Amino acid sequence: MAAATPHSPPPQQLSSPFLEYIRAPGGLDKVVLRGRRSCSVEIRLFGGQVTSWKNDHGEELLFVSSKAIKPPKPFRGGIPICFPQFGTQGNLEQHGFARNRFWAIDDNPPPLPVNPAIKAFVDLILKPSEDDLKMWPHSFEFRLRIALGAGGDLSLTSRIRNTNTDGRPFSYTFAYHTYFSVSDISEVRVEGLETMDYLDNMKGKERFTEQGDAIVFESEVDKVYLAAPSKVAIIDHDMRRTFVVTKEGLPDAVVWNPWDKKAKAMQDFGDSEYKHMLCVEPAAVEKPITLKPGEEWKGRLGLSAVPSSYCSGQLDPLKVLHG
Ligand SMILES: O=P(O)(O)OC[C@H]1O[C@@H](O)[C@H](O)[C@@H](O)[C@@H]1O
Repeated sequence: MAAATPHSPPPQQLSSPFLEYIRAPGGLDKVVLRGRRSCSVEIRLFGGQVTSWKNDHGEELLFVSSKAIKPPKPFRGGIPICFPQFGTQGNLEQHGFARNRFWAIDDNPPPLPVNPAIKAFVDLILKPSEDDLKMWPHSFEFRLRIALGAGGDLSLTSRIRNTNTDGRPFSYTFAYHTYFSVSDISEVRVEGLETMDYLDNMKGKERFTEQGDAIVFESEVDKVYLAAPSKVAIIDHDMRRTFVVTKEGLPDAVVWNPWDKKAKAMQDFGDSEYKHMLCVEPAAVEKPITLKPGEEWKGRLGLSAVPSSYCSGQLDPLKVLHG
């Protein structure tokens, strides 16, 4: 489907030293949030997708494939929004249509209780088109706030409201499909999911229980961890960096790395890029979320990147996870 190009908002809507609207050809308009020093976040209106998150030193923290392609195909990397369907669980395209649509700047969002110290944020909104309603016959308003905290942490807050006028509820599955940039996948461990039950997408979604210590990576992984803790740590040994992922309203967490064979089979992914990325995706997969008309759901993703020299014992992942 040809993606309609967005109409750029009048500049006064974006009058802030912390926020810049950049027009680009081919519907690639984006918003840049600027924080302290070299911290920044870039969001494409196409897909409402975060495509860059940089730290104090201007280092890119999210993975974006060198072969990522342009609209109307989804962009391989950053934080794609999977809605109203995760994966192939339904009759829509994989991961639903929200990541393949142009979102608009929401210049009058309903108030969202946030930390008043956060100045760098933008509100986006997605509503279904006539074509979308033919595929998924439900009216909704999907409001997404992306915010860059004073310390460089990134948060995404989704508010999805059922605006059906026919009295019908709707159910959906959802994920923040987050691609983390890592130095070397074989030097990465994930803390917080050990002993959790998961559905293994590589074994017919059969249910298993994770072993008792940190998860490490030696081959393709595609697992949906169920009722996962609200905090998960991704420890990048070589980079001496730990990503702390927090989630609210999202019971599950998907962990995915395509490894070599699947990497070669993906057109928009470099053959060896699997070594430098890991997806940990706060999600609602096992139990779809159901909203009655007028009801609103809120789902939040919090990301921070903390220095960690795990080998020296300076970082205790349990302290990171449990405060
Ligand atoms: O290529 P897509 O549609 O972005 O999906 C990539 C991966 O997304 C993951 O979340 C799924 O668990 C995988 O099964 C899937 O392959």
